[in-house]
Amino acid sequence: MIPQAVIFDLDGTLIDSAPSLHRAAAETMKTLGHRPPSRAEVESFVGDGVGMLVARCLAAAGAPADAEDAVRVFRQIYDADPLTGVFVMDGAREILAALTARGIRLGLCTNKPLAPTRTILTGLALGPFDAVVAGDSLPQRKPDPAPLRHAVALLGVAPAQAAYVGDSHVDAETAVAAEMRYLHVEGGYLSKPLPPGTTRCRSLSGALAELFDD
Ligand SMILES: O=C(O)COP(=O)(O)O
Ligand SMILES: [Mg+2]
Repeated sequence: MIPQAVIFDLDGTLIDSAPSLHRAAAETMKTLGHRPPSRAEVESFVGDGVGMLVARCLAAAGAPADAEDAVRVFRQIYDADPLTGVFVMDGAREILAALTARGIRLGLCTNKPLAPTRTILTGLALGPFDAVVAGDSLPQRKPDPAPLRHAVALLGVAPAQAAYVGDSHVDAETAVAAEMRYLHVEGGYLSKPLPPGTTRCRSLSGALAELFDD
């Protein structure tokens, strides 16, 4: 069944933001006098929101876990320039355009906070999205199903008529909990195994073919 709405994850799915997140995380840790993380470490720490990214950087450096203060420093650095070092993933513009041309509504459900999300969407001219739910839009964030359910509700469709496209186990678990179809695009920031039975796509164009293959 071709869905009436498709909701996308952001980091690792529509954009490669690892260079920008790595830059901000490394600068944060240096500011606080701790070992900066490697790029590979940062990629494996992305997906659960800024708080977890910073907490994982502190833990990896063996630093005392005053995540609250470190998150403040990170947000100051990151929010000042979330765009440098961000690249649109291959096929991202094409899948968004193809879905829009078919009259399919577009949503975004990310654990990244709303302010940098908006800067990135505007700066890269990605979208327009009919609904954007970010990491600080609700008290819950992924893998809690609430943000994805909220996105579907904003789009005015039933979960059974929508699909979620993501790059991590967090996205897969969120979709399972929200009882929504999930397409996993390989090549993002996956750091844990996926739930059994997950539909995997090699690329965003593979995801598009899967969506239209009814
Ligand atoms: O901010 C994060 O941890 C990841 O964001 P995402 O949900 O767009 O992958
Ligand atoms: Mg992601």
